Amino acid sequence: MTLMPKKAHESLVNMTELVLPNDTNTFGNLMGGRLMYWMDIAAALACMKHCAAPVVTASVDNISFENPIKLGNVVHIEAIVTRAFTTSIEVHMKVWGEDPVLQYRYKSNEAFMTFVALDPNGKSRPVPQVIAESEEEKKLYEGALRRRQLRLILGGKMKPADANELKALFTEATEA
Ligand SMILES: CCCCCCCCCCCCCCCC(=O)SCCNC(=O)CCNC(=O)[C@H](O)C(C)(C)COP(=O)(O)OP(=O)(O)OC[C@H]1O[C@@H](n2cnc3c(N)ncnc32)[C@H](O)[C@@H]1OP(=O)(O)O
Repeated sequence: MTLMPKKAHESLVNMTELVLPNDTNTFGNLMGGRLMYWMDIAAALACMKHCAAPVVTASVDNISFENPIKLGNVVHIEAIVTRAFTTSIEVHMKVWGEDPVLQYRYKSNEAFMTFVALDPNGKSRPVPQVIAESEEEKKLYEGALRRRQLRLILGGKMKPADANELKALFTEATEA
């Protein structure tokens, strides 16, 4: 079966949440775990828009929290599929906080997650390829192969010796 490639922007998901007391730590800031939970859902929804199948989270790349999001502020999560491989899909997320009274936005974090599409028997199934159109989508698409190799090495699923894209990156850097 041949799957029709799909445009990256067709997967775009914008999620909005309000930070309530039960979402915060004792400093009145949004808990990192609660944010990751929302990010997981937003990213899974972007993947499902792309592949029209249930997905599971395979891995989460490193997340650093640049700015805390305050109680009573709004959380905006933008999730978009960057590239699909055989059965797995990489998603990029940008997260902002917003003060709804003073009406300004501030960047909270960015992250990549990888999901695997499942068939009705719970086995991984092929996914459509991604068509990257904008400059940003193309940049994310091109970097996806290197990020995939790095996370597979860290997850013990790939030998460093087989990571050709990563090796090429270091060769370019030393030649420059
Ligand atoms: C009842 C019906 C309802 C229907 C309605 C649906 C509603 C649906 C709502 C969903 C909305 C909520 C979304 C929350 C989603 C979760 O939170 S799910 C819960 C947390 N995640 C899990 O429990 C997953 C547990 N892990 C697994 O099941 C398996 O390890 C995996 C991820 C399926 C991979 O299995 P595997 O046997 O290692 O598979 P393998 O064939 O070797 O590799 C398959 C792909 O996984 C990739 N992969 C494997 N490990 C990694 C890794 N560490 N990093 C990156 N990629 C990896 C491989 O590279 C490969 O990719 P491709 O080369 O094919 O593109």
